[in-house]
Amino acid sequence: MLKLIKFLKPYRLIICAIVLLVFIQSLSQLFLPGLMADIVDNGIVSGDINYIFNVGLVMILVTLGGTICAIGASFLASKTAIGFGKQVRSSLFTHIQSFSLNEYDKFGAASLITRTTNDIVQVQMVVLMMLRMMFTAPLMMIGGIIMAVSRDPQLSMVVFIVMPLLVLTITVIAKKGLPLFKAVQTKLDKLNRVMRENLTGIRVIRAFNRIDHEQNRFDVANKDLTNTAIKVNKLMAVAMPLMTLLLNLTAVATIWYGSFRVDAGSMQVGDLMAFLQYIMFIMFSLMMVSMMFVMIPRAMVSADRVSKVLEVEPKIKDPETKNNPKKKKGHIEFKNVSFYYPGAEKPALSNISFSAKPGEVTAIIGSTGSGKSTLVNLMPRFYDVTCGDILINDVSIKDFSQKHLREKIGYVPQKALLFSGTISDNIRYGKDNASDEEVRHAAETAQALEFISDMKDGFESEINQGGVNLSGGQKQRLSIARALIRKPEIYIFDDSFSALDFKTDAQLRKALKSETKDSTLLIVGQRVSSIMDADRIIVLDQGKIAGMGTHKELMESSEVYQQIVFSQLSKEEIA
Ligand SMILES: Nc1ncnc2c1ncn2[C@@H]1O[C@H](COP(=O)(O)OP(=O)(O)OP(=O)(O)O)[C@@H](O)[C@H]1O
Repeated sequence: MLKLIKFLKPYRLIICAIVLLVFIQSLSQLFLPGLMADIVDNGIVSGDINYIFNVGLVMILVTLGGTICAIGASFLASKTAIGFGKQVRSSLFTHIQSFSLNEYDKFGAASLITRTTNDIVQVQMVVLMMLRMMFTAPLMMIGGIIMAVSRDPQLSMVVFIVMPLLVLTITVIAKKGLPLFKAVQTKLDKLNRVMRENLTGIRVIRAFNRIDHEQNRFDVANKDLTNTAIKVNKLMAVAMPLMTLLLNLTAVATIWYGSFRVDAGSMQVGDLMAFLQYIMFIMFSLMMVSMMFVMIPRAMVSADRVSKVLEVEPKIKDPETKNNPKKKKGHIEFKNVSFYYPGAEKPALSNISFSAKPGEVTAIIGSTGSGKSTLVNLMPRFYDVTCGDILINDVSIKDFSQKHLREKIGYVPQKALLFSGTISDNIRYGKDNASDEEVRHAAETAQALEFISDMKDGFESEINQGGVNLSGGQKQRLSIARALIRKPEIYIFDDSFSALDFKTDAQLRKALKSETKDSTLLIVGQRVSSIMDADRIIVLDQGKIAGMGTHKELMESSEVYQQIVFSQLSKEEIA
């Protein structure tokens, strides 16, 4: 929790104003019982109407002042707490943007969403409560004790007997509550995860008739969360009446013991009434503290979950001095690159070395899971190499700023992903300031023009989130257009033609050839027919290079390549 306090720094002055307002409000409240005692003891007893009227007027003014201060403090506290929540959310979002895929994988999308939303709201609520109560409670308690003791030290013993009981109750509740609050947040994560999988996997779920199964999975997660939440609420349900009972018992004890003292003439009736109010102030303050003790552990759990994300030091960082050599363009060199996924025993890639230059097409082929995507994902530094180095234009990719590095690359992912917005928005995602003509040209090269023109609003047609209203092949072509519009030094096509029919595939490759002739191309492919013409084919087998060369060379030298070729092409096609 303390780690998030720094986000309150910009509100220092406002917090000082809140403290001042709360101080005045507390003083006014502490002042009132004394005035009331004076009315009873001096006004009512002696029947002095003028005195009652004057002191009554002072009481009204004091109350009015106190109320204005309370409203002001509430307003400022809300403003501060909401601003604090906004700041934390924004920092968390920015920080998550700097994560490498390793760090994303560590938390998972569902948990990151819960932490950015629900957890921050929990902390924000407690900040609001603390701003209101953290200063009021001690002020009222200390003030109440001083006033009570000054009125009647002997009667004050009642408070000192009840206080330890109340503190004990609060401690027990806090101790029991903390693990439950932790569990609630984790279970909320789980519920979010199930919900997310359900929403994203809706087609598979329906196609496999797994709606009941998913319903069960959701019910289990929902029940689990509900049961824990019920336990928390049960605890709270016991806590509040218990405290009220203690409060009322204290009042009864005070009146009972006080009546003896009034009877004996050691205390006046007005003093007893004032004393009773002070006792109530003290007990209410303790209740406020107990509420804080109940809410704070919950917020601490949430704050801890938020801090855990903020504390992660992104492994992939920009260098101190940024390199951006202009002399060479598009030269790639992999030098003995090996890569392990975190926690993996076996490397996903080992000892990969090759180089490529502009105008060349390097194709990567291999069975599923052989490491093709992993290899190309190392180029934009989605992950950092474990050993070896990757150079672009003779400079290690670690020496470029991530922004510069990624500007050089036009990346087309294996799974085409589009954003909500229009078709032209999605193509412009590759280059913000692209003209309409550039957008059209990129779409034409990506063989997307025809289907875009067939759409009602052409380039201004709306795409739903994730591109669900487009076919797989249409999405792939748009994500190719998005990369083409950048005119980068290096293109990475990660199995990006898989959803295209042979005719479109062939047309696209032909169009790409002239468009990308000055760039270096890395193409991950499954179909031999579409990579046969590459200048260099890298055959991957279990993360290792099993052969490298042209189609002709590999047909003579690489057994793995031959197996792939024979499994896909007929003798005539090979010849
Ligand atoms: N995020 C990840 N965390 C851990 N292991 C991973 C991760 N992504 C891939 N792997 C593992 O790394 C290996 C190589 O995966 P990769 O996706 O690079 O293969 P691929 O050749 O591209 O496969 P495909 O042709 O099926 O796309 C696989 O064994 C896979 O299980």
